[in-house]
Amino acid sequence: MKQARAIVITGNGTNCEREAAHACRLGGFDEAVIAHISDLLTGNIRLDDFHFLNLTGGFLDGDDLGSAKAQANRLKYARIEGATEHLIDQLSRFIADGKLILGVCNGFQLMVKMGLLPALDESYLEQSVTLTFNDCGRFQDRWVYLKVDPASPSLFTKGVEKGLYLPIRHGEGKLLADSPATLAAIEERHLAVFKYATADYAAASMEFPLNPNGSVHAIAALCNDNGRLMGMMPHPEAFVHRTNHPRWTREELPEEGDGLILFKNAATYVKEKLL
Ligand SMILES: NC(=O)CC[C@H](N)C(=O)O
Repeated sequence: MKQARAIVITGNGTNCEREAAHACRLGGFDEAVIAHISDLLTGNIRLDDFHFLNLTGGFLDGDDLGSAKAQANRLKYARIEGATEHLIDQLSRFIADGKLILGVCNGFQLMVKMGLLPALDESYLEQSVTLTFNDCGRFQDRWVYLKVDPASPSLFTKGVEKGLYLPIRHGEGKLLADSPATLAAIEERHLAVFKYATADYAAASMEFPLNPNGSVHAIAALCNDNGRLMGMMPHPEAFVHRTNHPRWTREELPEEGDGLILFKNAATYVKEKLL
């Protein structure tokens, strides 16, 4: 039987790999492998053997040079030991094969710094936006309301009605674009999947703390044009069951946490389209 296989990359400072792997399994993946980056660089583990790549949260390289910057260079330029191939060749093939990537927090920072998102020209290697220091100048650890764009091409958000309530924990979550044209293209193509919003999900918000970092246009997540690549600052893997919710003992909540739907949609897509 063919298996839906997810991989979660760890090492150099990630800290959400177990939660991400758990969310993948709960969402319907047959297997979720936590792979140290060095196993990819020695060629022991190959991206080709998986359908869903998770770039997860943490403090890659201690946020030195700016969050995820060093890892972005590592992934772009590192050669696989004893092979003629670079890791980026495997990653490019992964994308070309129509497979899925989800970057969360440090993983989202990594995706934008590599150029994987928003990938307006589909080169996947030209950086056009960044995630930088929160306007408040401090690390933020709180829950936020995320209004979904129902017109976004993201395959991860199918069935999300108004939005999601999820935790954030970051110091560098303010999204900035390199030009007004980039920002306009993101809006025109509906690539801003989620925006920080009011508690009823009715309107995007620039007000702190609803918008915890001052992101332009309140952008909290981006996808690419075909919707198979997505990155977001909030942590969907941290709310997959009602007991993850801060008020679960005081409120009547559904069994399933808001973040699980993203992993369920990924698993469904893989099973329907990639197996
Ligand atoms: N939780 C995270 O992934 C944090 C990302 C990064 N270290 C930051 O502080 O912005």
